[in-house]
Amino acid sequence: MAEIGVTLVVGNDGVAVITISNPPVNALAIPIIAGLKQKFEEATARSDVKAIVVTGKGGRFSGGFDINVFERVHKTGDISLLPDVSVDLLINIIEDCKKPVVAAVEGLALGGGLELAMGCHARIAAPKTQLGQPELTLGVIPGFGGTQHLPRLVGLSKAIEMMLLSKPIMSEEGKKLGLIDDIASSQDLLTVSRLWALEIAERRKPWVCSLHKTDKIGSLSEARKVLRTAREQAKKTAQNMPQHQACLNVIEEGIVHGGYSGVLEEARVFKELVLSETSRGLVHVFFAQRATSKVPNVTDIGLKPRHMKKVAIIGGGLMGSGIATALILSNIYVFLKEINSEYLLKAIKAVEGNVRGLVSRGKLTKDKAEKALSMLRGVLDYSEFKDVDMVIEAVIENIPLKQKIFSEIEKACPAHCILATNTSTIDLNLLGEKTNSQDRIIGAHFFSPAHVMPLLEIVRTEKTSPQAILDLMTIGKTIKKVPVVVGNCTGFAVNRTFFPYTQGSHILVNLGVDVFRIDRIISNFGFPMGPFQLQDLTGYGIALAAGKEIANAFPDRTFKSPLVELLVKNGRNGKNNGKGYYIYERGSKPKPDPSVLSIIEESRRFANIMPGGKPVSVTDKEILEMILFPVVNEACRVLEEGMVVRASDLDIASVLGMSFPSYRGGILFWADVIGPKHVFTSLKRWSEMYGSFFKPSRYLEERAMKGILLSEPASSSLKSRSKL
Ligand SMILES: C[C@H](O)CC(=O)SCCNC(=O)CCNC(=O)[C@H](O)C(C)(C)COP(=O)(O)OP(=O)(O)OC[C@H]1O[C@@H](n2cnc3c(N)ncnc32)[C@H](O)[C@@H]1OP(=O)(O)O
Repeated sequence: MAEIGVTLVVGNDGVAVITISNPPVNALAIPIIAGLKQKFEEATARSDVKAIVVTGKGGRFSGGFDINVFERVHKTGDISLLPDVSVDLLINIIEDCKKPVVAAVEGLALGGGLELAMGCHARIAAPKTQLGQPELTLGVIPGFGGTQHLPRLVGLSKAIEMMLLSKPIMSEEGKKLGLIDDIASSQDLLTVSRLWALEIAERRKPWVCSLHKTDKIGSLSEARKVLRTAREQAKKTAQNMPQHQACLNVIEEGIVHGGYSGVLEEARVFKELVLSETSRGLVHVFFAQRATSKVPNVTDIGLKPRHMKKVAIIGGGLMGSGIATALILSNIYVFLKEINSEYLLKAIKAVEGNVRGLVSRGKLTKDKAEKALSMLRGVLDYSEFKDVDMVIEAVIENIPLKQKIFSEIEKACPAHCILATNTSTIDLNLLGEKTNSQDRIIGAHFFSPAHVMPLLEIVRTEKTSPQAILDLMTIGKTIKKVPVVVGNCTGFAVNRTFFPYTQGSHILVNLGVDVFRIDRIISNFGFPMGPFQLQDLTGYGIALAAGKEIANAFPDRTFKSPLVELLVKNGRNGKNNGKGYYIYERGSKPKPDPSVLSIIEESRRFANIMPGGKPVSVTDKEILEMILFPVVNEACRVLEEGMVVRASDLDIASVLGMSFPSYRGGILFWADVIGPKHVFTSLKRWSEMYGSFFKPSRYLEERAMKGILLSEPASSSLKSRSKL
């Protein structure tokens, strides 16, 4: 077991080195903060200590304050669990220390980690060290003085950018900005830092207390202008979240009344924000995302992931080319197979377009783009498949075609090769039926565009081997996806959970509610767009095909909306042909198209579900709930059937796969905040009024009646039928 604590070693040079040890990221847990305080006091008091260096063990300075403490505050509501670090440790003990303190920073200094370093009198960093204040992604603001120190070290605009966008910088940029005093190689880091500390003690280097610096702030009127622009920007990019405006207010307090006053205000606001719904949701998402990498009987049985060097992709359409892009961007060789040279050329062009698009948006350098494209080879047969480590089939959703491909790749690929499919609807057992390799067959369900969307749904059957799952999880992480392992059912976990989202919105429209009102309500809730604009974007073909699959699998809760077919019949294909619910014109935002209303009227006549033939009268809140509660209901079924390892996996799937607002914690977390009882009684009422689509599931009913949260793991009295 690695040692957890803080050590102090005094060298012959009179420098005390204080080292934080709390693997894997040296989080500033409560005992670590207490340890730092004690060791600093000891070093200050010792007569043989001339100067102090603070560092982190294991090549990482610190990943910041221990986020587990936020979780404990959320559970208990006890704000006194938060220690006073900004004044007590960072100002009184470190910044006001009679001996100079230098931070020797390596790997990462994030959140409270960077704040600890900024409280020191100088900072020496190893190359490529990440420096950042990501607290806003956890629904809070920096709480150890960062809102005051950072603007004074890097300037107001840059500090605002780093905090509001939670965007870290590298030590090289930090040196240019003045955040870092010098860069030293990993081997020399401590030597350089010790010398630097001694030179400060001897007054040969400046002894800087950054809280008192004013040179980078500019005049009050300049600062106010920068803050005003930032506030306007945050209003657009961070709707429904309080921490962005709060952060700017606290920065302003320090500019107007001085750094110390700013630190006190920061501490007050920090404590308020820790208790906010936003922080509860975002902290939940932080841990939920990390929990997805823990899959019982896969990641806890001593298996080692195998190295995946070469991957073959069959089918270079939208999905195949997107997956190929994601792989080559992470230095994995890809053989992209198509059925003829015309399609192959088109597929390669699509990959090139994806990669070059990243360059033109400044997300990738030209060199890296060329390197990535050199990892791609187009092929027309299976001859190169003899030494690939994984195949991902990404052809159209046609069962006999896919079955034929699986029989062929079973023969063409080596025995260890993983045979994956990107199907979003077809039963995996059916696909592998004609092979003897069911243990290697697995779903690799990417979301479109595959090189952008972060979720990878890994679908396992009862026969898929743990090694294949682990290997796909590993490759998923290599290509910067978040893999969520799920069971094999119609729609798998994500599409299955979210099909009622589209259905619910169609029921509402056919009940007489305005499409654009629905889209507005859903966007205001925090989705990037409403369900109808989303349908315009994804295309109606997919909606029709997926709708049929779902209707076959779950006839009791499918609403057959006439609307999509009517749109297609009227020459509308959504964004594809510039005409859907909205009008799409180059260079301008989509505009609601009034001429779609007559088609909607026709749909309402066909559907004939308006009570008494009159549009229903519903509040905005009811509209939101009539769309999202059926999703919660289906998530309950997915949970009960054991299709996911844990409830929070569905939260991550909803956030990363469906763009459910992360600050609401994901679909089940949100439902638990509202309360299962309210979800249940609402669904029950609507099922009596509007039919079985809304009928509450057994799982939801049971939990609502017993007062148990939906996300609580099944106990012996409420057994889930886990398939995972
Ligand atoms: C008062 C202050 O201003 C407030 C704060 O400091 S709030 C904290 C600010 N810091 C952050 O937001 C950083 C959060 N951490 C990260 O972004 C990433 O973990 C990282 C970049 C540090 C490392 O990433 P990576 O190497 O991929 O490892 P990752 O899987 O994320 O984390 C490894 C483990 O460390 C844990 N961890 C990471 N940062 C942590 C933190 N600050 N507190 C507690 N645990 C943390 C993770 O939960 C995970 O635990 P697990 O193995 O049990 O699941």
